[in-house]
Amino acid sequence: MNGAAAVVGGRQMQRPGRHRQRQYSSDNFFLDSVATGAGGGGAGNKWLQSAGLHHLQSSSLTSAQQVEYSRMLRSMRKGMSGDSLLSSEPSTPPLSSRSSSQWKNGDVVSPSELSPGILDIHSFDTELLPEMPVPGLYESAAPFGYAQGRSLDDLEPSFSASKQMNNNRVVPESNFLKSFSADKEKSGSVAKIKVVVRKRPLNKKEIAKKEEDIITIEQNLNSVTVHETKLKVDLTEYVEKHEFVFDAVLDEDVSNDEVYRETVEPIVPAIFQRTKATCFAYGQTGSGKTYTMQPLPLKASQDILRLMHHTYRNQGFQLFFSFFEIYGGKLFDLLNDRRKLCMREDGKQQVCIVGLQEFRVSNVDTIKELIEKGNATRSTGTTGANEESSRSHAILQLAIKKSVDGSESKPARVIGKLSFIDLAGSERGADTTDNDKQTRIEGAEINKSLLALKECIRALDNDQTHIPFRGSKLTEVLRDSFIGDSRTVMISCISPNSGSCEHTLNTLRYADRVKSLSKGSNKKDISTATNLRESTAAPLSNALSAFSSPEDHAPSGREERTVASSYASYFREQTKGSTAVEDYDYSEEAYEQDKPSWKKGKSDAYSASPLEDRVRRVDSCTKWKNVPEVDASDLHSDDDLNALLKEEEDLVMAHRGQVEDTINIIREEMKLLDEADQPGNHLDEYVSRLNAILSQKAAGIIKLQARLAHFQRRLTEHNVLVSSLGP
Ligand SMILES: Nc1ncnc2c1ncn2[C@@H]1O[C@H](COP(=O)(O)OP(=O)(O)OP(=O)(O)O)[C@@H](O)[C@H]1O
Repeated sequence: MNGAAAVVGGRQMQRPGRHRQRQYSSDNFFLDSVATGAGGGGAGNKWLQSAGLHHLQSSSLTSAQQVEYSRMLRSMRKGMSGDSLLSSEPSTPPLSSRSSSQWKNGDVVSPSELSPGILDIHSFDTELLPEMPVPGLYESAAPFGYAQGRSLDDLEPSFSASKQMNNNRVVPESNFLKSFSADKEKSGSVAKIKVVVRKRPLNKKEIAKKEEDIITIEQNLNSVTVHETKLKVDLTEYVEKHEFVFDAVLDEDVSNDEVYRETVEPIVPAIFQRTKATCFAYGQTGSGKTYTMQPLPLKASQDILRLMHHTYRNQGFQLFFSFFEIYGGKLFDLLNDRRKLCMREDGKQQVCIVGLQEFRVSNVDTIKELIEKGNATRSTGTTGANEESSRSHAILQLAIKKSVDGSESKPARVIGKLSFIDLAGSERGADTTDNDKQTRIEGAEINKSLLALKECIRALDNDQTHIPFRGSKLTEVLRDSFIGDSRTVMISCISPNSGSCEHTLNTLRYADRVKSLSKGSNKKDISTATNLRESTAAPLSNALSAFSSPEDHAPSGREERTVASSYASYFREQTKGSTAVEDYDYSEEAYEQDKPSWKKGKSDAYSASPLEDRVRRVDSCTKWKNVPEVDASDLHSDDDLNALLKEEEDLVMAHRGQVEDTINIIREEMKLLDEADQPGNHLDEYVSRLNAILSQKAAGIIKLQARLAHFQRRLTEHNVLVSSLGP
């Protein structure tokens, strides 16, 4: 890390205003909508005034404040405009310039005879299969003689090719089967979500540019540290450290074999046990996703075939292979001349991919050829960081099937499945330097799917009954991987160079978010989620804090962005309409009627979101509960009236403070949203929720003021009466 301070994160410095290209008609959207929402015709300003918040009125904002609001609003709106790009019909992507591999129509490979053209990629049919314990499953390798040191390849000549391939493995071949008992234990205890980080080495270009390696990996601590060079206001440089802890971290020296052992190998046995497993790579372009993902299916296939041919010999298991990509929201079969595929839902809401070719495979060479063919057909383009950048999500699936009675005469049904997803570069959606429409369509879709994927993982780990898989094509296609007994392995690929610092941090934050969500956190409780995140990174941060600069103690953008994206995604799920201010009746009668619900803290209609939790906490800090119920008609003395008036004033003051706090929270939220602003985030829904909260607060203030006026009138009348009676 020597000299890290000499380099300023290039990209970060170059892209400070990347969102400034788009213009919006109303910069005063927020204030406008509050004004409209609060009763129209400037009522919003009125309530702000009455709440002592006249400084927030649009007319009274300083130009700097107006600029700030405008900026926030513009950035929120950008998310919405980004979505509109999706309405464009994506064209079939260009074929890769990669040379096509030798393609053999070998005897062994044939499109599934079982497939009637509509391939059900889901395993609803597995539910029909009786639980059939597989004799010998995970049994000790001893009966097969492995304990005597003979490898599988010694026993099975057809595996010679794979033997060759596996010579590189550090662990001897036979160990795979030797460890089945252990694997059984392992696969049962493999976490539902495992997050692994892999750092690639500096490439030639980066070395030539004398770029720093700003990533430190401590494999024994499972920690990764990003050393970000920043500038203080006086232009002196300092290095900010960002530490993250994951399930495993792999440095640049780690081989693909080791990556496999750390990620996929433990879950392979589980797919014979009705598990759906998904492994995906996430990271910016050129960070090594394809490099990492490409070898995994072949290695997994080798192990699956070994299990089928040995441990599960004569049990009727069959292995099926399919490979397709999602590009611009459309599906293309990578093994059938990029034939466009359709996704359909059947009556049982099971998703089928119409026309996808599935190949029954029984040896590693065939699988290798299929993988090469599919890879050669993928959509690629060139980015600054990668000449062959993936512009699509590629999904390779290995499905284990079996017929009910184990014979080949009956249709086979899916038992378990292993899906490998090579995601498109994570930064492409945000890259507004790419101005051509096609790239932006790609970017919007990619972003949408990455957000949706995170949502599904979160729901999956929380054992939620509703999995928001409809969020994108990617998650829809992977629907069955999110239900039932599932396992997810996420490999976050990061580039080590200083110029990628911003993207690397984003990748690690996404991974950290996925990881922190995987602790069963309560999505509705923002403080819980925040604590979990802190517990992920805090031990290291704390350990290092004694050495850190004062700037290190500033609130981390990581946390802010995470929280903001959590809100944004949360609100996407929350479709319950909130009460518009127009629905309010400001009369005293109405106030009296709904007063109890206000006092209850709006627990029913207003308990859902993290923001609302925070607002509610603000509510609970005020003295609602301590305000006594006083019936004005029972008042007999000046003291009573004055006491009542005082209480009413206190009530209004408390409420005013509450409204101010709420407004501050909302302003904070808007800043966070600015950070999380991405096309497809559905920020419009979020904004309308914020406005609805503001409107409700406004309505409350107006009602309280009406009540106060009422009591003031009564007090005046009382005083007149008292003075007319004389001494
Ligand atoms: N761990 C690694 N060791 C050595 N080389 C690597 C490693 N990871 C990646 N590379 C090299 O870096 C380059 C970019 O990798 P790769 O194509 O896998 O990136 P990517 O994340 O898939 O990018 P994109 O999203 O643009 O498709 C390739 O030339 C690859 O060989």
